[in-house]
Amino acid sequence: MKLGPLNHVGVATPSIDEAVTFWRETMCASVIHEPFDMPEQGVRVCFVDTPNSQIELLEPLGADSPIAGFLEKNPQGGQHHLCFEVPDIEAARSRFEELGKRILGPTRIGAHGTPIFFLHPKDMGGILTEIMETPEKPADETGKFAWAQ
Ligand SMILES: CC[C@@H](C(=O)O)C(=O)SCCNC(=O)CCNC(=O)[C@H](O)C(C)(C)COP(=O)(O)OP(=O)(O)OC[C@H]1O[C@@H](n2cnc3c(N)ncnc32)[C@H](O)[C@@H]1OP(=O)(O)O
Ligand SMILES: [Co+2]
Repeated sequence: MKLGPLNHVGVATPSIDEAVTFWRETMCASVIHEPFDMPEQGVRVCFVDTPNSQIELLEPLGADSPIAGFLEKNPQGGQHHLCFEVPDIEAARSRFEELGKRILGPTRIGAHGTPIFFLHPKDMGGILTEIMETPEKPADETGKFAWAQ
């Protein structure tokens, strides 16, 4: 397995609209699309662009949301996960399995349209870790990602 770039930092929030306002007005960040729902992941999502990465704002969608427990413990929200790219998701999954790391659920399609899986924070130095396959074309010539079009 070869570790690729940090793709995004997941940040849980009780209000994605208030979080977008904070990142735009306080942090002077670029938010180029409207929040959107990913019901299959139980979250509402909005990406904040930074020069070398992204912040992935996450609001719970439904009572079974995987971030509901985190927000119960951290009502104001906060840093939720780190996401790293890899060139080959199956090779990465096999490696973490061989190492005995707990993989949380199946490999599924993430917000960037490529396969992702999650590793349990208790096996990863306290960090909920998302592994995603590198998109073939991360952005088109306009700089917009597939989910923003
Ligand atoms: C937008 C789509 C996608 C993308 O393309 O990027 C996403 O990012 S979706 C993001 C949301 N989805 C997920 O997080 C899926 C994986 N997560 C899970 O399966 C669960 O959230 C979890 C990690 C198993 C936690 O489940 P939960 O029921 O909330 O808590 P537990 O009680 O089981 O937690 C056990 C233990 O772990 C600590 N914990 C929980 N969450 C985190 C965290 N984000 N970072 C660090 N540590 C965390 C929790 O505090 C417990 O510790 P103890 O209290 O010491 O027991
Ligand atoms: Co993520």
